[in-house]
Amino acid sequence: MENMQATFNKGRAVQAAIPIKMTSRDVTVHYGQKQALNGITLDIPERQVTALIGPSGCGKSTYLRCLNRMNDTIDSAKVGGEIRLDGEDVYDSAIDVVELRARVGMVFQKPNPFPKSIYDNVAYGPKIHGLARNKDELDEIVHISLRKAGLYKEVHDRLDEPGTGLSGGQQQRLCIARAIAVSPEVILMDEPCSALDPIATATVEELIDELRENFTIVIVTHSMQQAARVSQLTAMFHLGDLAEVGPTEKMFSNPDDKRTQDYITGRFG
Ligand SMILES: Nc1ncnc2c1ncn2[C@@H]1O[C@H](COP(=O)(O)OP(=O)(O)OP(=O)(O)O)[C@@H](O)[C@H]1O
Repeated sequence: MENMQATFNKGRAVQAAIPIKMTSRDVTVHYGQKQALNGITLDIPERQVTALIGPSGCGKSTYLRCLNRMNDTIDSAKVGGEIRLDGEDVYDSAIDVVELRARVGMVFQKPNPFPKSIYDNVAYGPKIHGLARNKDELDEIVHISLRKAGLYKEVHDRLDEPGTGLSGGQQQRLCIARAIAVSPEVILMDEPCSALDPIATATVEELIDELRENFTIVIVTHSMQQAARVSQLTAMFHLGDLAEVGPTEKMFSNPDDKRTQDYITGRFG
């Protein structure tokens, strides 16, 4: 018990000292007449994993998509409030959305490699963003990205083969390599393991833990165990509200809000 308390106190101290990468202030989202987010105020700490949890339909994915303006692609979606990345207003009309999505990358629920080779899947982003001056530089980016995604060893001798020929877990790591290749600062993950078996899930979870050395990560997950394993901060959503946010250890051992308590003990959701 003493150890747990010490760890928790340490966690809190670390939390306080960590710089904030993204801020959200009173963020609302409407889909047509229907309000999906009721005013979310949340700080995303730098180089930490923030888990978004909560029952189905509570707005986790909607909030995640606000962070890199993916909701812009949904005609009926209207976003209000303010989101900043390193202090810069993400919704400012002067922001180049393509550049923003390179800085704030995304990995989706279902692995979605392009119908291209493993190499081209990873090289695509750096090519369109002009990140490599020649083939050697492009090769280097592809190799480094595959290494960081923990996939290089498995695919280095078949980079010309189609990405869609890999296993589900490998495809998801390929999508993570593709996201990493454009040197993002933040990586958004929307239930990245929900289509994977337990072994592939464990590999991706280990990877997420390693990635936070270099990237700020926000992950939507339905798995309480996953949130507890991979995240340092947990935000609990409920019916479009942010019910509670806090250090993951505290959220899972001693939450303040009854909705969090009920959710993590399986009383709803
Ligand atoms: N494209 C859309 N058009 C209209 N309504 C939407 C759209 N996307 C989400 N919604 C609605 O917004 C609310 C929040 O949905 P969202 O997908 O963000 O929740 P979630 O917490 O991620 O759910 P889940 O855990 O089931 O994925 C829900 O009522 C949903 O029906």
